Amino acid sequence: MSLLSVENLNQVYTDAYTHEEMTAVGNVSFDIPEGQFISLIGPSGCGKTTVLNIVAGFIRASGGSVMLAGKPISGPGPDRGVVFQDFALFPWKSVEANIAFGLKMRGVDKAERKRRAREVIELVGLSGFEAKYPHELSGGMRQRVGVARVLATEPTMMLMDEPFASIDAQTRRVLQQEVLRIWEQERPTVLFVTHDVDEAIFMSDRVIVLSSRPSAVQADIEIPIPRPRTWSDVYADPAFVRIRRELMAMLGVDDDEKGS
Ligand SMILES: Nc1ncnc2c1ncn2[C@@H]1O[C@H](COP(=O)(O)OP(=O)(O)OP(=O)(O)O)[C@@H](O)[C@H]1O
Repeated sequence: MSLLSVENLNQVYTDAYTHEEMTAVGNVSFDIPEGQFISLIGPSGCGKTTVLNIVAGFIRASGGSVMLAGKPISGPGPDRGVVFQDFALFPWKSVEANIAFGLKMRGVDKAERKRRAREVIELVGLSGFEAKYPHELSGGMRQRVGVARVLATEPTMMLMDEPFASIDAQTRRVLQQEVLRIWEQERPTVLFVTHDVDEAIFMSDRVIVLSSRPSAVQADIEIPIPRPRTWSDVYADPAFVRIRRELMAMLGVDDDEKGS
């Protein structure tokens, strides 16, 4: 059964100054079964972040329906955790306090907060950094905190909006592998927005391609690469090469441009 069901989603924005209407999301439908990792890719401005923000409950859609576990989404909720590109950590809180914050908001007692925070800190490889503040960490480490903070609350769905975009290329490859390792252990259902075709294939069970604005689903591609995955396995897999070529052609990019 689908955990997330997006049907005929439509989003029209009105320009605050000119009052002109612009259809960002035309008509988008897709389903995500429980435990799947799905990436959303497409040309710049096609509405990927808008779709994710509607699923997060940050934006109310102009039309269509979004159901999570059979219930319509009407706002943000503890069943969804969002990992943002810019980490969105509290600068005045330590690593451990940032991670425990969501649990505190949910009324989890102090001892349990500490236990769960320590558990996910270990999972994301930040043991020893519990007392550090965000400014004392590298970008890659800050995003580990961003991921840990969401994992700590055990959401039904994890929503990730280009979580590695502001991290240097080498660290990004390490983090992608790490997040995949964690995902394989915990198996949350994931909706992942990215510009990076290689990343989408590497991480996902399915890649959904949106067309340019007003967007619709142009393709929904299964990734038949066995798990657990490492970059070296995936690069050597003929399915990776074939799907990459297919996606690049769909997005109208040359093979050596690697997305946008
Ligand atoms: N709050 C808003 N008000 C008006 N227009 C908006 C708003 N948010 C997004 N848009 C416009 O809607 C379109 C889709 O934006 P969105 O950020 O969802 O696309 P995207 O595919 O995630 O883009 P990118 O790949 O560049 O990150 C863009 O043209 C954007 O300028």
